[in-house]
Amino acid sequence: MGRNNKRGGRRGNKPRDDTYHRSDLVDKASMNNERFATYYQTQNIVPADQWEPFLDALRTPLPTTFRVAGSRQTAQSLNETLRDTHVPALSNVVFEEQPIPPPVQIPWYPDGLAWQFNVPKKVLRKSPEFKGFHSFLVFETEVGNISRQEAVSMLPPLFMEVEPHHKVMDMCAAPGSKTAQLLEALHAQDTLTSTSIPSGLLLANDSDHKRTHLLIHQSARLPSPALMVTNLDASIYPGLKIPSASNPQRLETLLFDRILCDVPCSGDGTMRKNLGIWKSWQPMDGNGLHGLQLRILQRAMKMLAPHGRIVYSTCSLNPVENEAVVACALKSNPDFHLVDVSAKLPELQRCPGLTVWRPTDRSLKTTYDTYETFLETCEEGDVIKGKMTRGHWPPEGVELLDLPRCIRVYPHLQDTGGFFVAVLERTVAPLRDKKRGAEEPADDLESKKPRLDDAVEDEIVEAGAPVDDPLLKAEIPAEDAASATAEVEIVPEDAGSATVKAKTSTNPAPRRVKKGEGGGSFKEHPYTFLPSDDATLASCIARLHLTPDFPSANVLVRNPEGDAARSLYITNALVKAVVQNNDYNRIRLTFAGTKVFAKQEAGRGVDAQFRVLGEALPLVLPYTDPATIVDADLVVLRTLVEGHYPLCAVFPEPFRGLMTDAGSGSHIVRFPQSELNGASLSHDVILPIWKSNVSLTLMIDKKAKSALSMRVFGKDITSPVKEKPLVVSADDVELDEDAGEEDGVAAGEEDDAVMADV
Ligand SMILES: C[S@@+](CC[C@H](N)C(=O)[O-])C[C@H]1O[C@@H](n2cnc3c(N)ncnc32)[C@H](O)[C@@H]1O
Repeated sequence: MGRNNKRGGRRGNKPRDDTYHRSDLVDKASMNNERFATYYQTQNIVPADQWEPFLDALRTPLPTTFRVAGSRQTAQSLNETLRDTHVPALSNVVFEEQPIPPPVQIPWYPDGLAWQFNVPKKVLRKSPEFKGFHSFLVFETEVGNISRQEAVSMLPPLFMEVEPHHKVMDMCAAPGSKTAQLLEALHAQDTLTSTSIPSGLLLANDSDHKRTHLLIHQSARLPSPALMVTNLDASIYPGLKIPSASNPQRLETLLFDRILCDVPCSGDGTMRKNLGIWKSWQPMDGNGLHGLQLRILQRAMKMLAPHGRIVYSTCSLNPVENEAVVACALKSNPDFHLVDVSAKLPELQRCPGLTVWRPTDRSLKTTYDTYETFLETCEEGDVIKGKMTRGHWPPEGVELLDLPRCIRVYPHLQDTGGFFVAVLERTVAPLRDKKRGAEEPADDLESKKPRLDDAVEDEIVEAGAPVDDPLLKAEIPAEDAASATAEVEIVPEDAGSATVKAKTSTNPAPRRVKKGEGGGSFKEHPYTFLPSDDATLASCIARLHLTPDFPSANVLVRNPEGDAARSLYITNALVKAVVQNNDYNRIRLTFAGTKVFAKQEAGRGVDAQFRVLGEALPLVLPYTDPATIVDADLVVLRTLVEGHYPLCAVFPEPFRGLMTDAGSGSHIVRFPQSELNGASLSHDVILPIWKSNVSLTLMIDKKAKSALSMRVFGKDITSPVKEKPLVVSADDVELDEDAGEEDGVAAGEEDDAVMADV
């Protein structure tokens, strides 16, 4: 298998790491598959004179690519550090007499935020220049500011053109690299609300339960009150209800403005890193996935709002998984068309979608021009007959579908993986009469499967409810966030209904759950929105000096009792509406909103209080009384970063006096842009601290602290081992080191593995 499985392992005596000539890295002789070559040459996916360069690129290891992620300000500042500090420092590196090229920006990615480099691990480990760069990547990846992602995998979210007010769905979302990109787009400044909380919604779904927890972990890097995660089969995704905008007493079906269908596929575009595909590739992989891919796309079409947009993508080169799926879906939904996106990302080298392709069967002896000629060769009871449908072939009138508007990205064009993207838009209101002159793929496999279509109006509605942290311990596989595999897992159809404790008055009574709408063993805690007069919430808001417009009506808890016990989460109004009006069991709601406050034991004799989580600070700041934010400088920051519990007395004035006089509990400190003795803050930073009787603690995760230290002081000055509190009675401080671990994944674990693999 590919490099993902090599985490922490050694490769025996293979000479891979001991050379930096990329062409020598892999044994190209073993990268042959006659079936693959015959099939794709027959399809003419590239002109004959490009076949060898295409194959050669497929046999060459993929460069390392990453994206500077996170909020806009952090991303820009970090990108400047990369461009102005790291790249110049890496520009003249010679290692063992070989010049080593520095990282370069991917030309087509907006704002130069995506990077690529081809440097062997030996150089990363041994060259002092690259060692520093590697540490920088590892630290920033751990805190979510850098996301390792295959270049082509960054494409679909860019074609989604998400805006902060959009209702967005990511139908096959795990492990979540594209979800993270979509979240970033949703969190671009919302011009409608002018707040850091977008008015829109991102519903990320995956049918694999474990992978949904990986997704939640990845998304925690950009905490969002607009995020929901569900665990359903996307091809039969149930309709969701929300109160009608015109009459809030009535419920209507939620339609999405943007839907991403990054469907499970055979993944032969990933052969540069998933080397096993060279050996295993055979045409029935793609043939077998066509039906599910089509059902997922068709379900998305039903859930799309008028004038909405769907992006359909795969990391497969196979037209049966690509153009054939899009063609079938367009034929059965004439209110959709392919969008001409040729002017978008002008630097991206691409090829047009195919209009001619010839499916084949397992024998690969023949490819068939038409479904009819294929049927003629089948004998009575032939198993293959049941596996192929008319929809595998180009449909009649294929030239009217504008399939060349689809995008094919080939490895030899820009040194990437192979990828397919199609952008579809709905032009008219959803059809009530779904046939309306359209061809239904009547003999397709998909028509034999259960479907939930536009009859979703009658769907069951149930209220949201209650509580505590979702302390589900899922064992998460170590995977490259960018890897897309051909996993197909259908959620069991025996949906379990649950009694839901509704604390808010708007929850309708539970109703029957339809078959196919959920899965058997779904054991998440319920979601309970706290009443606005909840005493704990009120005291939390008062102690944190939050302004009266803080959206306290959107604060929820997750524990069976529905009490403000340990963690408080916040959603936006739209997520709240979805949670309250849909049975969380039926939609297998795995996560909603983001954790914003956590209970903190304050020390002996002092009542426990809630504190703001560091990562949630951007959400809370707009509601924080500015007079309560304490100003500090780089000397204070150094002391807070170096120690775990420094005494108030060791800080310089005026900060010492301010904090000595301050009450114990949660405080917010601003460090303005500045430079001092080689340390430098390129933009203002605001951080949460906790004051005990006589000491202070910087309340950010230890990895975030190290990353901050690298950024500001140029090295990791944090104490390696957690110190004992200097004054025992003062500091029973409980750091939120479980942030991001609710799903059983230590924060940064994935990317640590990923970057260690660089
Ligand atoms: C290509 S991967 C998605 C990669 C993801 N979009 C990303 O960028 O990280 C396909 C995903 O589809 C999921 N999947 C497979 N069958 C599905 C179904 N019927 N409904 C929803 N998800 C499905 C798999 O678990 C897998 O996580």
